[in-house]
Order: sequence, then C-alpha cells, then structure tokens
Amino acid sequence: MKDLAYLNKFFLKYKWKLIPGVFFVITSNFFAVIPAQIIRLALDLVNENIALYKLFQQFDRQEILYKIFASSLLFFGALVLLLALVRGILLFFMRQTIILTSRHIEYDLKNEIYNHYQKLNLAFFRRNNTGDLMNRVTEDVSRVRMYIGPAIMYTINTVVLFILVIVAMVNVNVKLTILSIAPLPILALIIYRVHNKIHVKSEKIQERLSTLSSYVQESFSGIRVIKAYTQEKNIRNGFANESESYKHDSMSLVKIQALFYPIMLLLVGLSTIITVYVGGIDVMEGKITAGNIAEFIVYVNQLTFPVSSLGWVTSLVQRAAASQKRINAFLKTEPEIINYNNDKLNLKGDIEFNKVTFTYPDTGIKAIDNISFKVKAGEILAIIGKTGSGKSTLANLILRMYDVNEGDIFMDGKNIKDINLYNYRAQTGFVPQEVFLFSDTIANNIAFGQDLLDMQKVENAAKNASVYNNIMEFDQKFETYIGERGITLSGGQKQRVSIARAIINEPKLLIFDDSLSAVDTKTEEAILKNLGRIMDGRTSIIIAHRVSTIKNADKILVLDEGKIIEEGNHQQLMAKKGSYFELYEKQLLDEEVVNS
Ligand SMILES: Nc1ncnc2c1ncn2[C@@H]1O[C@H](COP(=O)(O)OP(=O)(O)OP(=O)(O)O)[C@@H](O)[C@H]1O
Repeated sequence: MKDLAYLNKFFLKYKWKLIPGVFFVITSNFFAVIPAQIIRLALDLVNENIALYKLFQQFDRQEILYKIFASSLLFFGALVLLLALVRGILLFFMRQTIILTSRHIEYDLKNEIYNHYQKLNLAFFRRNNTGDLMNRVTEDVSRVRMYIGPAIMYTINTVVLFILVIVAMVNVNVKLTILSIAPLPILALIIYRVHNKIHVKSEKIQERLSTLSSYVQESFSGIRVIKAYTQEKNIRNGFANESESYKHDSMSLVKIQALFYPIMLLLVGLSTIITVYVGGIDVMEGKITAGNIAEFIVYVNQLTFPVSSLGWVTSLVQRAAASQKRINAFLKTEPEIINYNNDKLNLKGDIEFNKVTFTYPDTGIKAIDNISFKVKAGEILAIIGKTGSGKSTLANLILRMYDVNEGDIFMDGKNIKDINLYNYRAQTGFVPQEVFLFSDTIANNIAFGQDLLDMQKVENAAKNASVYNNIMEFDQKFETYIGERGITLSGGQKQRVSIARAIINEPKLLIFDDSLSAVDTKTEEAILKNLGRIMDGRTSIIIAHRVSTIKNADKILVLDEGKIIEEGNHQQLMAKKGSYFELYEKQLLDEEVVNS
C-alpha cells in the first residue's frame, strides 16, 4: 500500500476536482436511502387505507376516500421517481469528477514514465525488454487508474451508503438489521475470492494471447524462411497448439465467471428471505409495520452492489499497489549518463582517447582495452577490424552512450563527461550499423533531427547521400511512406536515407558505423566524394569492413579484441605488411575472383 502513496501528489494537484466528487458521492447516497422510507410510508398508507376503504363500503364517501388514497399513492410514486432522478444527476457529476480525475492522473503518470524513459541511457534499454517497458506505460498505469477512479469512488460510496443504511435500519429494528445483513460479509468474501481467481486466470490468458500474437507476428516476419524450408505445416500445428492452450484457459475463466452472478443472487435472496421471514413474525407481533419489511428489502438490495464491490475494490487496490511498485522501481532508476554542464558548446571536433578501457556492464565483455589515439578537427579517422573487435563500441563511447571504466575521452581538450551532452550530440551526425527508419514519409525520416522540415535541405542531403534519384522514382517521391504502412526500401536505399538524415545538419562530427556495407563500390565512391565536400574542416569517423572505403582516411586504426594493433595512414600500413596489408590483399583477391 505504501507504494500507492506516490500518487498522493496527484491527488493534491487535482484536489479541486476530487473534493466536489466526494461531495457528490455523499449526497447521492442520501437520495438512495430516502426512497426506501417513502416506500415504507406508501405501503403503510395502503395498509391503513384498505381497512378504512372497506369500512366505508356502500357509502358515497368511499369514492372520495379512494380518490384521496390514489392521489397520495401517485404523489409517493412521483416523489420516488424525482429522488431517483436527482440521484442520477448526482451520480453523473460523481463520475464526471472522480473518473475524469483518474483519467487526468493516468495521463500525467504515463507522461512522467515516458519522460523518464527518455532520460535513461542505452544500457537501461538493453537490460529491460521492450514488452516490460511498454507494460509500465500501458497495463500498469491502467491498473493504477482503476485504483484512483473506481476503487476510491466505490470505497467512499460503500462507506457512506453503509453508514446511512445501517443507521436507518437500526432505527427500525436492531435484530432484523443484524439478521438481514448477516449474509453480506460472506458475499463480500466470496466475491473477493472469485475476483482474485478471475484475475489470476485473466493474467494467464493475457500471457497466452501475447505468446500467440508473438508467434503469429514472427511467422509473418519470417514467412520467406518458412516457405523456403517448407515448414508451413509445422508452423500451422504450432499455431493450433498455442490456440488450444488459449482456448483451454479461456474456458476455465468462463466457468468461474459463470459462478459470479448466481452466488451473488443466492446470497441477496437469502437476505431477502430472512428479512421477510423474521420481519413477518415481527409484523404479526406488532413490533414493526409491513411497510418496514418493504423498506428493509430496498435497503438490502441497495447494499448488495456496494458489498460486492468491496471484494472487487480490494483486489483492484492490491493489483494497483503491485503495478505502482513496478512503476516506482522504474521511476527510481537514475540515468547513469548524467549531463552536468548546460553551457553552450561549439564543437570543433578534436578527439583524444587516453588509455580507455570499457567493459559492458551486463555481459562483462571487455570490448575496449587500453586504447589511446588522437584525431584533429577536420581529419578522417577510419576504424577497421574483425567482427566483434570493438568498432561499434568505440563509436558508442564517442557518442557517450556509455561512460568509460578507465581512462578518459577528450573532446576539444575537455573531458567528454564535462561537456554539454545534448549540445554535443546535436552537433554530431551518426549513422548506426543497424539502420532504423520510422514508419513515416521519407522526408520526415531525413529531417528527423531538425526542428522544421526544410525541403531544400532534405533534397540536398538526399543528393549527397546518392539516394535522390531512387526517391524521385517513387510515385509520391519524398512523401512516400516507409515502414509497416508503406513501401519497403532495399537495404542499400535504407542505408542511404539514414546517411542523408545524419548529414542534413552538416554536423561537426560524423560517425559512420559500417554504413556503406550495403551499397556498391561506385555509389560508395560518390557518397565519400560528397562527404569529403560536406565534411571539409569537420571530423569524420568511418567504421568499415572494406579497405576501399577507408583508403583515403587521414588515420586508420586496426582493432583486434578491443586493442589497436596497427595505426597509420593507408601507405604507412601497407608498408608495414601486417594485418592491414593482409586484409587489403585478401579483399583485392576476392574482388578479382568476383570480376573474373
Ligand atoms: N550492448 C552490448 N552489451 C554487451 N556486450 C556487447 C554489446 N554490444 C557489443 N557487445 C560485445 O562487445 C564486443 C565488441 O562488439 P562490437 O559491436 O563493438 O564489435 P564490432 O567490431 O563493431 O563488430 P561488427 O563488425 O560485427 O559490427 C563483442 O564481443 C560483443 O559481443
């Protein structure tokens, strides 16, 4: 429960919506109790008047008596209707205030969690799976909303109605009160148990549904592999098995749900029977009137819903507390990469690595091992090496996606930890190894890092990334939708759109992580030529597998197992006749074989 205390700040924020809500809950209950008393009066009136009516048999007055009696009954009926109407209006305002507030708080909480996610660094997203991250913002927040809205509303409602009804009942007859409400605690307990069971089963069904959806999604994504390996039948059987488990769990939920109403009706019926039986004896003994029995039956029926909601509310609160606990754990996670400096930064592009070592915190893999090098502003640094040698990690460290364990990285002579991180990243262009494009138009994808869409800039960037002609071939040109709802770009086209996105701002520092692997050598040459022009006087870091890509770099680092094993420009490294030379010779040979 203490986890839910986190929400108090929201209650305070929306107090002027909640306080009227509580007022409406309380007043609406008065209008729930008064009709029962009017029904008692009406019934007693019927009882007395029937005797009187019979007394005046054969007299003219009987007709007048009948009229008075009928109009009084009509009056009581109209009064009950009017009270129900007023109660309805109050209930409407109750929901308009309390449930509306719960929606406001849900919105605030979702935004708070989402904003917090944006502050957290890459390592956090690698540690937690996407499903979990999504659940915090969707499922968990919804459960918390059920506590803020329905749970609180029904709790206040139940307490107020209970007090009013019990006071009214005790005023009539204490013994009858105790006996008629005796089955209700059992009702609350059973409903609580049934709700918990329903909850456990619903959770299981939800899990089954997720598994089923993932299965279907994966089989659609991998349809080419499935068809190529003629695995359609196996996949179909797998789907049938998953569906069977889902059906089985759903059936068992339906069985429990089917018990819910009969149990409720049984216990309410029991209360009514007790009221009629015990009340009937009291009427015969003259302790209470017949109208009191009718009044009691109305009370008992009025208590049914709040009592059953008590069980429901208890399980709602428990679930909300569990969800809020998970949300709090996320909100308490502090970003590991912290920006201490808000001074404006004008990046030049001098980079220095000084004895840098980095080990991935989750896997314990030492990806960078005691690396030192310098790049002057305006130079092109190339990084080459076997797969897994630490090239992408180096790019991540330059972008300060992770902080180093040992050593220091300097940007323009300042430690990277001490410069304005957001300013720094804004002046950096990065093309990641795994291209990611949003489900949006090509123009918006290219202009992603910009505040405003400047089509001139977008087109220029596309030209410099050698993708302009491809885009112009599409019917809708730059307005072409890509991603799930749109067309599928080829690997090379995606890479070039991603390059256009990185160069559109003419960054001071540009990092290409194996970003030319899917384009042919001719296109690669054209892009590099354009880059040479755009990046003149700015620093570029090019990670590549092909020697042809990096031949013209000012400095080349050859990495192996996180260490620099060779360093120099193309000529120097060729003269060394070491790993770089071997790689070059091998790639040259491969090219000749392909061309012959
Ligand atoms: N997010 C991560 N968490 C844990 N370990 C990682 C992570 N990313 C990379 N590694 C590990 O760090 C090492 C270096 O990986 P890195 O991606 O830097 O290599 P690379 O040289 O870029 O390889 P490639 O050329 O195949 O892209 C590898 O052993 C890899 O398994």
